[in-house]
Amino acid sequence: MSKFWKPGTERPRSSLIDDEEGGVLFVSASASSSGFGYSTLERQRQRLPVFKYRTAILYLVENHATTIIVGETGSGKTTQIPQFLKEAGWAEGGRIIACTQPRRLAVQSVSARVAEEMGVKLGEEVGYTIRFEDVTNPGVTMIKFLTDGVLLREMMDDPLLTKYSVIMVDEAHERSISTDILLGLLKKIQRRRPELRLIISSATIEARSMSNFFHDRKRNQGDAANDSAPNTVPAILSVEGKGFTVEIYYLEEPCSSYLQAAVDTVLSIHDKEPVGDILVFLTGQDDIDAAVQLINENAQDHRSHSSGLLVLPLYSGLSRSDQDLIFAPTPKGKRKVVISTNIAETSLTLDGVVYVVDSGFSKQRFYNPITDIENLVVAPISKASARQRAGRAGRVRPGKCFRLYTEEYFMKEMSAEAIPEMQRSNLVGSVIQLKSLGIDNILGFDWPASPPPESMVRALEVLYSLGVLDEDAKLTSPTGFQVAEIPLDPMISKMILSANTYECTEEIIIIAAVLSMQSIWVSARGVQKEFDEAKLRFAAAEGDHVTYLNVYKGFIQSGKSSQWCYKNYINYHAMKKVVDIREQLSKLLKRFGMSLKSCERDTQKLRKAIVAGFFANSCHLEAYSQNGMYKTIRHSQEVFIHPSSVLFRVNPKWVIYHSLVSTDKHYMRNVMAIDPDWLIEAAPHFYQHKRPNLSAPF
Ligand SMILES: Nc1ncnc2c1ncn2[C@@H]1O[C@H](COP(=O)(O)OP(=O)(O)OP(=O)(O)O)[C@@H](O)[C@H]1O
Repeated sequence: MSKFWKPGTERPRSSLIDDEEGGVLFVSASASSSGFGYSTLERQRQRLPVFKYRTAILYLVENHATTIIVGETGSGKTTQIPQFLKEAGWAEGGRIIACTQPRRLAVQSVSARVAEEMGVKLGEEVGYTIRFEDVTNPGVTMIKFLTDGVLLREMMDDPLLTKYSVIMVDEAHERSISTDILLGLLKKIQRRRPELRLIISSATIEARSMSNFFHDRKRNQGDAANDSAPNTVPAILSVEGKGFTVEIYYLEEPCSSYLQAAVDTVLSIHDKEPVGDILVFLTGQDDIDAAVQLINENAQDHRSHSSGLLVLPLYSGLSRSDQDLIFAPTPKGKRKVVISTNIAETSLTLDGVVYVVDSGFSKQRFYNPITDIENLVVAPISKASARQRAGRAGRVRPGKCFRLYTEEYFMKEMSAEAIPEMQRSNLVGSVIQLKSLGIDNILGFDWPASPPPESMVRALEVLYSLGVLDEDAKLTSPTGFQVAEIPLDPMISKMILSANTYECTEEIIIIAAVLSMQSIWVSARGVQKEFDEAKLRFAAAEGDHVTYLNVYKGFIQSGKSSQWCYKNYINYHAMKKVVDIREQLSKLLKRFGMSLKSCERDTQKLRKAIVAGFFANSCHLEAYSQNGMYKTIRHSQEVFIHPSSVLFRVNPKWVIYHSLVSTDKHYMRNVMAIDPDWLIEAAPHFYQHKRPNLSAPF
């Protein structure tokens, strides 16, 4: 096993947590999730560091338009502050206290915890909203957790967010695109609604720069005469105090494979350390599945060492029931090992977790506006992330964090904060969102960190080519407004609207629903042959999109059977979600005055509608290529069909794709064969100036 070193000691002690399980502060996993009495929870609340700051927080929120709260992970910011506000009357008169999170999983789990603490049913006084899932009760819900993306969407109907009295933007250090847009818009809203209060909270935020951003000097002068207006100079509150100690260990020497080091560390913890679950941070589904397999194999090889481990993967797109397993009490005599992407990095409390293993890496988005390719790349995390990861231990008892890198690396090389997502992403979705909120001068928008102008220009270009923006860069009517209203990627939205013209809305909304899932197939590690055979049963010569229609049809004909899914290597929960999203899209189309029409077996109509959304992602097979190399029409980038596509090795001459993933090469996912004439039919403006010589690549 890799050797760890704990700063300030000579060698890591083998056991730092002794038999304190009987102590008052320990909460057994089973006790906290069910049947816990209200008063016990109340006592737990009162022990959190944030509790001592209750009066100070309420005072600052009362008197300042913006309050920035910095407090250690686990100090109680997310779960307690909304409750303090409610108790102080901020939810009276039908007003709502909102708390945003960058991730859906955090929204769901934190709202469940707060409902439990308040002794109410989730969806009543305490509720949550994530995309395609609204668990609130209008008129009853007082505290609402939601993703920052959903709050942005709400602005389309209610630009000043009038139903909210306080908006808490939690985990603001993450600087997701939606958080940044939200911060910029909230600053604008404050000018129109002085009674609105903002709280910006995080364990690792640079409070000073956030305060500068919200300090509206012009407004302060204007309001000086008005005694009742809140102070527009943001208040900064630092919540001192931690939950439980988390001892940090570093590797003595750098490791060559973080995956192997993570597996070794888990096995060693299981061998040497007292009870307590383990949370491991890896980067993506691939290495997580590999780690699960390696640990389980090891458990079979050395029964005495690793039996008793319950190893569970955690990544976005996991079904609700698989998610529930993560939060469920650990069975007696078992040690749970949750192997996760960074979705478990913030706001989550997995109450059995004592040990955290941090690989030091995550998958991050990097966009190149010149090539227009957005890659998900495995890259080193920042110190802020490392602290968040360590903070997943020590929440209900003391913990340990094993960092799979050296202390020197942490101190000297790790960057303090991640680059804001805004500065390394494709901005098509963000631009349309701002446009739909009436922000015309996007380049002049007050961003917490300005995005690169090239990315902005590229986004404007794409939206113009989709017919979403006109020559004055305003949303077109109705297309632009309708595309903005559909809560999906603008290319998918345009495809849906075009289906009305091609009379295939019935089929297209199914395809749109599938494309908005990460994957509808289950992972086929170790059973590749069976998996490929299962896939062949649905495969359509036209490509993945039509294949999805076959899968959907089969699922419905099976009576939405989970058994049927299991037999066919299809993710049952993803399919249930597809049914749900399809239903919501059908309602949306009705609202636009469009009825559902089927093209029956005429897949040409269907494919033309898809091309109308994705014409910019067209590629041509290189004539000389022996290895299935394509070139994109827009930038002559070399790309290949992903092995998961039904067109892998089929290699039609012309294709369009839904997205690119890059590992050793750029791979196209969700690929469909097309006739190049359709490109010009769909987007003459786009292809005119480089009118393709349709018999040869250009
Ligand atoms: N589901 C849960 N089960 C048990 N205890 C919980 C749960 N959720 C929260 N807690 C307790 O409440 C504490 C505070 O959690 P909270 O999420 O409010 O902290 P936070 O300051 O927002 O942390 P972070 O910055 O990590 O999100 C946790 O440390 C833990 O002790």
